[in-house]
Amino acid sequence: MEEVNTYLEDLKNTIEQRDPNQIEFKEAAFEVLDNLKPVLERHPEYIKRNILGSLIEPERVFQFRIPWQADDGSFKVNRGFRVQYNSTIGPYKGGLRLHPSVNLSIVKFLGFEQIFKNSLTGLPIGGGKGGSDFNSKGKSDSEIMRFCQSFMTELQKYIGPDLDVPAGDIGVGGREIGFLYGQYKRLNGSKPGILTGKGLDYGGSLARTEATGFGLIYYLNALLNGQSDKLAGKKIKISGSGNVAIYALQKATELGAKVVTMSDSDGCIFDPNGIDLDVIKQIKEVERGRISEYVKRVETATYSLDSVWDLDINYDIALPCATQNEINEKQAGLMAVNGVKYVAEGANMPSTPEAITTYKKHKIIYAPGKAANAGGVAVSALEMSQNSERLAWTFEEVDKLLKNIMESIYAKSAQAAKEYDLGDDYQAGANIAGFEKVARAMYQQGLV
Ligand SMILES: NC(=O)C1=CN([C@@H]2O[C@H](COP(=O)(O)OP(=O)(O)OC[C@H]3O[C@@H](n4cnc5c(N)ncnc54)[C@H](O)[C@@H]3O)[C@@H](O)[C@H]2O)C=CC1
Ligand SMILES: O=C(O)CCC(=O)C(=O)O
Repeated sequence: MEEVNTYLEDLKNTIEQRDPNQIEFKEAAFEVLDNLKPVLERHPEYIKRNILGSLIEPERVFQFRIPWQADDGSFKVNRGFRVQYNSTIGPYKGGLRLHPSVNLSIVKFLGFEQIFKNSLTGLPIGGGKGGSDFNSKGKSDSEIMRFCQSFMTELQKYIGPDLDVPAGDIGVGGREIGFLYGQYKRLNGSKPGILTGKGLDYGGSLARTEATGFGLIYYLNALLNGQSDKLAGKKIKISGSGNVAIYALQKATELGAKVVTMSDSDGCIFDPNGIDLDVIKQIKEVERGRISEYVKRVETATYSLDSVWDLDINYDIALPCATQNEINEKQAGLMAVNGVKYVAEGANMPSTPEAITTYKKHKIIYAPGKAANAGGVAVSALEMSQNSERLAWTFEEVDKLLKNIMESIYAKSAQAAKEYDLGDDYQAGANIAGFEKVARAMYQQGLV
């Protein structure tokens, strides 16, 4: 017991000394270390081999410049990253994020989380993540294309179908993946297994677009079943209005729930009748417009500049689908007052540590992103399988596998929580179940 505490404290001190300013990375790493205490008590061999010392340090980090030319002729330079975090159970796998906030801390936290998430899917994929501080807002298609071409000109040196397979994340959807793939192919020839989230005309998988949002609702459904509860009739708040949020809205509505909010980085909408999926898709996927447009088209809706999490209405389920640390302690407290019973994260790490403590204090059942949003990367791995066998599966086949995977992630997390006597702590359950597979494999592979 004392040995475990000392070991974990030493690891935290190492992180603190090496990367004192990496706020998001420290948040993600400390959470996992705290949750793994009971596992280390059962497995002193992991301490002896210093498995966690290896796990917290990325295998490799690339940082590079991305020069590109704007439409007005000016020359711009952005910063690009790829963190190859852990390849113990398969090639590095994880998305690319384009957002002005991107820095090494954010890419490292995302890559670290990806290790456990990918392990939970049961598929042979390691953890990685990348991105750039490029701001897509207001850029023309030509500017996006030139940026993506320059990004890939450097990134292609480090990736490969059996080495590292990037995909989308915030700011990277079908358009960007197409430009990135086109540039890879110009430099190296056709190799569909190099990226996932590709267009259906050149090696993409059916249901990858829907996978993260649908998967979140499949996970939520399994969680509710486990509580002898059901989704039909529930009132839901969703934040964000991007890929994850839109397909969570679609599946939740299909299954009889009512989603009453969505947002973007400017503000949020509240529609007591339930958000209209077609209107949102038209504004966000076709016009690439702002969410404030919604209230011009749907008269029952209101728009406000507040965060979704500050709207004081009664509801049952919170699905944060925007970005990291979007829910603070006060907003989590308001959830308790508003009668919320469940939080399931579509985004990566959207709840601050204080918000999570507040959920637990008020017995709000909490499903962490690394379990609940694993559907996207799971279908990416299925896209890799289809590319390898040069076949394309039907939407129904992929969707069925996705549902099975999400139900098994819930079951594994619940089983780990039960085994360690942690009640409904699905955060610890996910961290433990995700870790155990990677730790066993690291141990078996010797010096890692
Ligand atoms: N796309 C995928 O397959 C997966 C995405 N995720 C996570 O889901 C979250 C959303 O990603 P996507 O939907 O893919 O991105 P997206 O680019 O399609 O949409 C992002 C959404 O978040 C909103 N947003 C971004 N920053 C914000 C801020 N500071 N405040 C309020 N809203 C903000 C944007 O307005 C947009 O609605 C991210 O945390 C991402 O890491 C997790 C697993 C897989
Ligand atoms: O599909 C993928 O490979 C990556 C998805 C992703 O970035 C994530 O799970 O956060």
